[in-house]
Amino acid sequence: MSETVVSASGKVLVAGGYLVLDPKYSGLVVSTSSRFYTCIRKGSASQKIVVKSPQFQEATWNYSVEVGEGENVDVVQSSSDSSKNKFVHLALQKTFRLVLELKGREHVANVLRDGLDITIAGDNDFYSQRAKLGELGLKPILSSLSKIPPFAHTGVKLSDVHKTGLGSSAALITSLVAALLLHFNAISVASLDDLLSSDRQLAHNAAQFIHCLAQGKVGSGFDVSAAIFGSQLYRRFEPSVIDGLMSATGGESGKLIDTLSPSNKAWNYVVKPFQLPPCTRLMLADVDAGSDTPSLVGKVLKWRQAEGEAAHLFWDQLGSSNDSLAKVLLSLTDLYAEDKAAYEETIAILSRAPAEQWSFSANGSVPIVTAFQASYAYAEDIRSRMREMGSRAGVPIEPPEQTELLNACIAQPGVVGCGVPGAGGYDAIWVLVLDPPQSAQTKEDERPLHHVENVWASWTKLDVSPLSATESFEKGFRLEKTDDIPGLRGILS
Ligand SMILES: Nc1ncnc2c1ncn2[C@@H]1O[C@H](COP(=O)(O)OP(=O)(O)O)[C@@H](O)[C@H]1O
Ligand SMILES: C[C@@](O)(CCOP(=O)(O)OP(=O)(O)O)CC(=O)O
Repeated sequence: MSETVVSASGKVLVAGGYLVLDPKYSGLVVSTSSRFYTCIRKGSASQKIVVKSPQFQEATWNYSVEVGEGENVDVVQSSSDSSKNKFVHLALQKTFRLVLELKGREHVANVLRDGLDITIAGDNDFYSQRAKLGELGLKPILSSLSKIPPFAHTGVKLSDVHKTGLGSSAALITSLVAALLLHFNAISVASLDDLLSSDRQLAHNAAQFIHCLAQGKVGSGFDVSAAIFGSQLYRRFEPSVIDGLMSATGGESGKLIDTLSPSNKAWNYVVKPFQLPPCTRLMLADVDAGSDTPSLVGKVLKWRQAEGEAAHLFWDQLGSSNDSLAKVLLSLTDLYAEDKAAYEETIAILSRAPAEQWSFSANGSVPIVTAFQASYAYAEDIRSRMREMGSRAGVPIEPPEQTELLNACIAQPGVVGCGVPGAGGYDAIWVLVLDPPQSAQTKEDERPLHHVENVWASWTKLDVSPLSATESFEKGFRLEKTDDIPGLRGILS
């Protein structure tokens, strides 16, 4: 292949934060339309790899690949580079090693004959656009975001960028690892059509391991799984599957493929495809006050340990609300399929009143109204349990400032549910709104989306900036054509 471009989506953990660290509980993960792109092209010198991230200052990394004895391969960074990128370096190192094991030395040497030029780019949503909106004198509303050129330069170094929580490192690792595996023909293009193909599973296992290694810890892995398979109900793998590879010497002595092979049954993660109900829209906002996920996680897990049986019960009840939310949201897709007209009519009716006032008396299909009422009730129940978890563990999972903002959102007409994604904290919120079809002739400024946007734009107690992302219906990473992606060709040159 002369040019390989692979994209992978970002994620929002709508429900299941903390619980998903335990394989007993599922996480409800929505993958986003905002994606990370890796483009691989022929380089200019044998065995040399140049990786560029044109949205950042000092973000060119030069490597040379040294193929040693047997299946040993080393990727050495040039000492004259002004910065390092552990995630990129490890992705190259481990993926080359895996490819060498699968395809042999000659094949690798052949693909690297002219070296490789790799460009990495993330959609603007992965990094806060607040400063840019300010510079351009634009209000923080959705329509302003489309006035920022795609793949805009962040103006800073990678280490200084303000991330929005969409999982930049997981999407980056997934797009880079999958692009390398495809470019070296270690997985096939044809296999991508099948969500369950062993090639996609190999890409998952490799990306999951490399992401853990780069992060220096084994998280639940829901972010990599979303980048590989799309929106889903996720149950994690037992971390012991990669224990051997995570130790300092593990990766070099044994073969990577023995652990990363799709036929290795120790990869016991479970992925059930998920999608939000038709005629709804997920809205995301970046809130200007970051939280440190690892320190929140440490404290919550310590509290869980200390509380013993009481915490177990709490986990079970929250897990059951999370599952119920997922189930009722999925049931709405079936109700839509059964009677599209009744569904759309009900959406139009419900979008005119706050969820608290939804009732059957106002017409609309009873099962559809009931399912939306239940979605609202479960989402609010989850919020209240997450707040309780935070106060019992002594960490700001849904801190009072976020509670006030979310209460204002849920009180708007046509809002189904809202919350703090993932580990929670101060940095982001999600809101699910009804999005009536054009045929419902809802006036533009009466759409739930606009009510929520207005709340955000006028909120003064926190700085709330919308993200353009919506739910992605793509099932995971995909091969792209450069010219189909607005702005991509521009940053490659
Ligand atoms: N556009 C990019 N180009 C290259 N590397 C990136 C890019 N975005 C993120 N990364 C890598 O991901 C790391 C951030 O990882 P992490 O702090 O875990 O963030 P996140 O929570 O977004 O996953 C960066 O230090 C860098 O190595
Ligand atoms: C606590 C968690 O269950 C969820 C954290 O989700 P976030 O979406 O908050 O994560 P980051 O991308 O690391 O900021 C930890 C985990 O599942 O690994």
